[in-house]
Amino acid sequence: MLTGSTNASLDQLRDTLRPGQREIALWTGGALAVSAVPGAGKSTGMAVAAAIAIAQQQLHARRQLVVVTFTRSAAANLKTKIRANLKALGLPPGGFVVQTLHGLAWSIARAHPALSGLNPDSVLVTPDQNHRLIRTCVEQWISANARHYQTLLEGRQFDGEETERLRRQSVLRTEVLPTLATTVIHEAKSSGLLPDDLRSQSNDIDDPYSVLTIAAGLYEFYQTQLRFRNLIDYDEMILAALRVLDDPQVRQSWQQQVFAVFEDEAQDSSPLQTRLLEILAADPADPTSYDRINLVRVGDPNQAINSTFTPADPIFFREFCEACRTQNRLATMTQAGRSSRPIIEAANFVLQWVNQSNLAGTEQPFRVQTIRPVASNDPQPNANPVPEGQGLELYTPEDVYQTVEHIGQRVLQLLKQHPDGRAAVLVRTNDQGRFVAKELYRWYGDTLPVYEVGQRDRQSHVPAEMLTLLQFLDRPHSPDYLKAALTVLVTRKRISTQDLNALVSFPEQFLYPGPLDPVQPEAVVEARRYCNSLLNARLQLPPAQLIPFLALTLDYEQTELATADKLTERLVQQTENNALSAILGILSEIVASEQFEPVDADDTEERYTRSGQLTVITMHKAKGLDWDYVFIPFLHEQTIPGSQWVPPQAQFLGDFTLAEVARAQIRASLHNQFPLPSLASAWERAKNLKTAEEFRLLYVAMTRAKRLLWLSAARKAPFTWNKPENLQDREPCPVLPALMERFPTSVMT
Ligand SMILES: Nc1ncnc2c1ncn2[C@@H]1O[C@H](COP(=O)(O)OP(=O)(O)OP(=O)(O)O)[C@@H](O)[C@H]1O
Repeated sequence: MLTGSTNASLDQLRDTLRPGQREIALWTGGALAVSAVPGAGKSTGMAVAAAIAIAQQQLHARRQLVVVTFTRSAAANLKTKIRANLKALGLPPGGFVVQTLHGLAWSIARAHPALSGLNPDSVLVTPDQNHRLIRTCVEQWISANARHYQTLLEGRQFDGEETERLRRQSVLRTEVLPTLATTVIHEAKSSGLLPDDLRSQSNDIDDPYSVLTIAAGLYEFYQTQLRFRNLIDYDEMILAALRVLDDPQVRQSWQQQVFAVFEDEAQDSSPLQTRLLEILAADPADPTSYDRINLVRVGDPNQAINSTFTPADPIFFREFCEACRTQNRLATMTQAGRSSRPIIEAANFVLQWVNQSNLAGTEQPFRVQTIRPVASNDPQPNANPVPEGQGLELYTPEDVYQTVEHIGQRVLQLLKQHPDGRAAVLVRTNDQGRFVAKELYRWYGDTLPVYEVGQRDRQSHVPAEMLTLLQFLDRPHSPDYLKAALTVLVTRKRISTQDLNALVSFPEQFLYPGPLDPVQPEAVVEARRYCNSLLNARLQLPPAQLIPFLALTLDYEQTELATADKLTERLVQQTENNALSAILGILSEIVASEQFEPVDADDTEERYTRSGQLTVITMHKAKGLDWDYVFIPFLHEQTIPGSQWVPPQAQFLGDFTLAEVARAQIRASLHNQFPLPSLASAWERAKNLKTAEEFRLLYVAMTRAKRLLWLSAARKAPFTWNKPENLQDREPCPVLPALMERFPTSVMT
């Protein structure tokens, strides 16, 4: 029983919220979906609702509120807010935990090793297509499926020519199959599908390559490898927790411990993650009832921007909202205080225009939801602030160089007027971010404090790049190692972009051409020169000194060089004789288990939004954050929405990529869209999904701005950001001309 004064404090706390937020704070039990627009104050509302639930239910260590969110930094923020609210209620900071979904799953799995089947010493990996684990699965699949592999090699047509056969083998082994493996394993696993499920679905599809059968095989080998090497991945954690909760007694004990589950950023959860939360939040006596499941899911389906990396399809959260709506359990928060009115109007216009444009074919990118400014008596100080300049400004600079020059000038002027202001340039790719930071430095030197987020993160590539080059030095005649090394040199812009498959088919001929070999273009000669100088170093330097040399060759920056030095120190420590083979062994372990990755500090978000600073950050990373002045340059059709692209070297298979086809087929099966799409229509669907997501990403980016949203598409931009000096005419993203027509006073010259 709560005292009168506690009840009064609860009312006071609720009064700090605006109407939509108050609906969460009035929750007392059952399922609740909250669909909110950007900047509505979802996290703020949830933190108050959490403190109220803890107070009202008098929760404690053995009966807790579980709050989950997507990233560790968001979890840290939410925890601080809940603690502050409890303090305001005069309560100790207990009765709740805030975790990421994976953290929650891990704690359940670790508490019951016998049921989860997980070894607490397992090493966590996030394998990409170059990961040794994936490469091993691909090799195993090829040797176990010679006939199927032959069908792939033959592709659409094949005249049996030897050089072409070698080229196709290289493409399949190092690109097509590893990409297929990483895509489908994650897609299927996090949806709770087993290899046999994929196999049985494959039989019903008109597909000469039987892509889902290949996927099933790769998935099976992957699972065996994981167990054999005592590794786990993120999906395995969720599956392990679900295995634990399959046990009726253990499940009941967890359900008794968990009073309710509150989930933030619910649009980003995969079906399996949602399942985990539903089990924990259920009432053991009546697990399926929406009245008895204490689950509050807060999100914005229009900010779902992870569906091309994960199966976190916005459809799932929309479905949950719909199911709750029919039971009168849906709250919508449409008022938002973050942005100035012109920015809100622009974001609303884009949402509506994109949905009506049919650019994403049968996909509807957005849930129809309009952002509204808050009322004049809103509790948020300075809500919907006065715009800076026009609030929305639209530019068409001559080229990308002029774009960055304009941004720099404007930011310098803004920060002079408002030294505490926060500004950011939001880019679509890290390459663009690198270009912006470099150009800003060229124009303005140290007078402009720039924080390039990608550059800080790039350090984690150091061990992987070192391993790739050392593997090449160890076995220069291996086409795989040679190709991987050349790829690193291209990425680091040491050599020009070119068809590497043509170079690596005959490594010896490439590295040491004879007098009768044909004269090669300058790009090939340059690539050879680099490889030969690396090989010379291998002869002249002791193995331990190779890493500093390679780091210099790749033109590492200061922080990257420091990471390379740290890596060398550790390798010297861990290898007795410093032989190259021993160094390669340890380095492979470091890369495979990702132990060397810098750990995100809890204050990451704070570093991204420091006042007086211009942050250069990707649109994906910007999610959940905001700045006074947001600059979004390079809005070109080529990137937003962009087009699905089949690399020329893989076109022998057809006008599609196997990975995207498989992804669309798995998705169709998850949504019970039978019969499953054939190759061509699966590719079409994948294209629509990507288009829809790109527009949602733009919407997320636009809604980060508080007082100025500056958008531009340069008339000329590079074809590839690896070579920004090669400018070509570029079409703007179709949203930009539409915005210009709708908001003519925002068009700047
Ligand atoms: N009731 C309130 N009183 C004071 N400030 C508030 C209130 N609600 C939200 N805010 C402020 O508004 C801003 C946006 O809030 P919050 O980050 O919770 O929104 P969100 O809906 O989670 O945003 P997004 O959808 O963009 O991730 C924050 O600066 C927050 O402090």
